[in-house]
Amino acid sequence: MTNRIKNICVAWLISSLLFGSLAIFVYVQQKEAAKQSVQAASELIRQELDSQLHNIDVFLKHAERLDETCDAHTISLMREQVFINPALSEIGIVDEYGRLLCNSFGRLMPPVQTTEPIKQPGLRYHGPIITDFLQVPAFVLARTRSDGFEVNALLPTSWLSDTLDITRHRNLAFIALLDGESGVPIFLRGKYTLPLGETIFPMTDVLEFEGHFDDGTQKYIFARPLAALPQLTIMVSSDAKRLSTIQPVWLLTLLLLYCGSLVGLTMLLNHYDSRVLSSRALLLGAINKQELFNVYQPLVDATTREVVGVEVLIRWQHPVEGELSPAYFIPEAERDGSILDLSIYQIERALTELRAILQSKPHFKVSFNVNGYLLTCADYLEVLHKANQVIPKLTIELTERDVLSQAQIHSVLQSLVSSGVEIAIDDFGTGYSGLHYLQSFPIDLLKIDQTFVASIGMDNLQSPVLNAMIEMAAKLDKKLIAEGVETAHQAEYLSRQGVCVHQGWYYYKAMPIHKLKQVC
Ligand SMILES: Nc1nc2c(ncn2[C@@H]2O[C@@H]3COP(=O)(O)O[C@H]4[C@@H](O)[C@H](n5cnc6c(=O)[nH]c(N)nc65)O[C@@H]4COP(=O)(O)O[C@H]3[C@H]2O)c(=O)[nH]1
Repeated sequence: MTNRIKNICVAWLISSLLFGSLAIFVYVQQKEAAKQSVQAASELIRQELDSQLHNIDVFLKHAERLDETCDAHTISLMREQVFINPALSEIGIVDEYGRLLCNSFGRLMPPVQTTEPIKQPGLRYHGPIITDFLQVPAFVLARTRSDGFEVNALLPTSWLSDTLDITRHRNLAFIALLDGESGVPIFLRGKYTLPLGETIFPMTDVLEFEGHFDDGTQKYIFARPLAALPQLTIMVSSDAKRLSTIQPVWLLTLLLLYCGSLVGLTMLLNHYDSRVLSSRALLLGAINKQELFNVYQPLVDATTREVVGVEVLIRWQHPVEGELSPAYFIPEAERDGSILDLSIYQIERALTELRAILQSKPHFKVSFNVNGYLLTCADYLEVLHKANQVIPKLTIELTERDVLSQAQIHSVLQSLVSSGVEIAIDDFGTGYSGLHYLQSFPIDLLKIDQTFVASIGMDNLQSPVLNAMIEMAAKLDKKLIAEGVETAHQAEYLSRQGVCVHQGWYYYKAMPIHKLKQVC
């Protein structure tokens, strides 16, 4: 698979995951919003009904003052109430035996027997019924007075048509005013269906349900009893399909964003690849053209001034830029993996260049910079083992971060130590971790970072740390090398403290092999 196809696949995967999650989020949000709009519609209807029923109830509550003999004043009071309340078509007084004595049209001679009113306190309803006088479907609101008489109000269901007008709520499948006990609708707009296999009656509280309904469709219902008359419940329903539809504008936006991210990510990955490939290709080209070369910085015995070893450092003689410091290309080489080729090339070149010195000085220490990744590469380890055959005092320098970077490093270091390689911690003291690794890893040597050496003779925070590091190395039986020794004062101080191997410009800068041969 070429890199471009791989990048398209990766971009597709990331975009799909990202926008898949976003689409799910939008879907859930929209569904929630749709449910809330159904609930809002239901609340609106409920409030309208509640306010009308409340007005009627206020009149019924004060009906103690209606005279049961139905005198002219009583009839007039009842008519006035019918007049001011559009929901009412009639008000009546029923005696304790269930006989309608009079209504807002006048006194009934003889009284009309009704069904026995229920003698329970509070507002109640019964119906639907067909009224004797108007011959229209209606329901009755009633209250029983303290004297056992009942005052009732007749509400033709026609007035509900306006309040429960489904055409005002286009997202609803039906609106129903129900008896909360039995579920029988008193008034209905739309097709009444109920959840399949669910017992929802008697209903005493708010009900919200989404699922399969008895008409074979998925629906969402929201129901809530009226505050003024909890026996009655307003139930509204919406098709689940309506709730689940993502608005086209959202679909379009998501689609555009998805395409944008797919194209953008692919371009980004291609760009990254071409950068990595080009930096890698450049460095590998430089190795082939032998533009990279080693320099050697002597390690000096401060007591005898003898060069006891070297740290091998790399340089790039760039055809255009001139000599490049490793700070410019090592981090890039570590990122793109060419550090492996570079490090193998460096060791092999050092073996050739140092052959003569090693023959004359068999205890000459040679130190290479290594990182955690290299120690996981079989090719690198093989070259290191080869070098170990030629260099009796071979040292590898790792930073504290490298030591702790990968789990298998511990065993690799162990096997290197058993084959005679010395392990050093470079830039010691600048790491981010605690010092526990010093006991658990096979480390022989600590290279004191140059910032601590630079603090010698200065009154700053690092000066006491240097002494503490020297003390600790002695206690843990670790060898020390001081890096970055630049002045005689630093060299003397370190020697007095027992640090006798120094590396730094006070003695020598890093130098090419022909110069090293002159000082060894
Ligand atoms: N100011 C000052 N600096 C001094 C003094 N004495 C030595 N140095 C510099 O300190 C650095 C020591 O190397 P390092 O800590 O391993 O730090 C090295 C090492 O981490 C990395 N590096 C260099 N060569 C290689 C290599 O071949 N392989 C790998 N993996 N890393 C390398 O690049 C870093 C920088 O290397 P260089 O630029 O060669 O810089 C070298 C050296 O030139 C001194 O007295 N004063």
